[in-house]
Amino acid sequence: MCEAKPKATVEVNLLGCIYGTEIATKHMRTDKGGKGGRIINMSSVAGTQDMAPIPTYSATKQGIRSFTISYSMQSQFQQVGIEYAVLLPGNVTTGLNRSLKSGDMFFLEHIMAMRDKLGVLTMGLERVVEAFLKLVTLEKMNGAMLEVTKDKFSFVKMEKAEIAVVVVVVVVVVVVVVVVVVVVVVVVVVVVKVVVVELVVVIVVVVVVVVVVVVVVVVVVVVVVSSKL
Ligand SMILES: NC(=O)c1ccc[n+]([C@@H]2O[C@H](COP(=O)([O-])OP(=O)(O)OC[C@H]3O[C@@H](n4cnc5c(N)ncnc54)[C@H](O)[C@@H]3O)[C@@H](O)[C@H]2O)c1
Ligand SMILES: CC/C=C\C[C@H](O)/C=C/C=C\C=C\C=C\[C@@H](O)[C@@H](O)C/C=C\CCC(=O)O
Repeated sequence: MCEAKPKATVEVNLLGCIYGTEIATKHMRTDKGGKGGRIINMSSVAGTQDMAPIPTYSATKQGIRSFTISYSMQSQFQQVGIEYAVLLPGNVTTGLNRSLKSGDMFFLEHIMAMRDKLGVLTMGLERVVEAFLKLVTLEKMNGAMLEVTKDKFSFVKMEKAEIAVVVVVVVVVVVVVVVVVVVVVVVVVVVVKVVVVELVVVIVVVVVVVVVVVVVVVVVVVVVVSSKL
């Protein structure tokens, strides 16, 4: 079992993947007589989710994801015709996980929480094959992270920069709306010289509009950000 032998788990799962990728790259690169091609490394849903019951395994799968995507970002490899991607499957019963204790409440509770987020985790092997084919036949595969469960395929995006852009957009929208409100109120009071009752109506309408805009923006941001994680 992975957790009983952390050193072996890191060596086989993570170092094995690193060495394998390095050796494959050396033989595939077109500037050294290779034919180029695509390398897909096997991570797991544990590569994006912190799986508390299996921390060492989870750490190696996060490492595989990060290592592979880091390779995909190096232009030296793109220039020699190699693309890198990771596959992140849910659960298929194999020799690897037959010993997982499904009677363990901590494990089960954790799995059920993951299931709420990712859909039904347990699937047949053919579903993983289908995901592999989807990945390898992409027009541009480099840097792709494909998560697969029984319910869905999800291309994972983890770049903080994209989330930062969304946050900046929200801040800009909120600032613009506040400025518009202030301008409207000033114009109404100073230029149009409305009476007090009308002013109250204007302020109420403007406040309602602002609240609606902010709520809509926040909902859109939450949906966009959560779909990227
Ligand atoms: N089964 C799942 O639910 C699941 C989910 C996500 C990812 N994965 C990943 O899929 C990959 C394959 O796992 P599997 O579920 O098919 O397990 P498996 O037990 O069926 O196959 C693992 C294979 O690795 C070989 N192996 C183990 N140690 C080795 C070593 N030191 N050197 C060479 N070969 C070694 C075993 O002989 C076996 O053939 C693993 O990387 C696993 O983490 C599995
Ligand atoms: C040593 C760890 C081996 C593999 C981990 C693998 O990469 C990722 C596995 C992710 C989820 C594992 C779920 C296991 C579930 C079974 O034990 C099952 O009996 C639990 C009950 C309900 C399953 C719910 C579901 O499948 O959605």
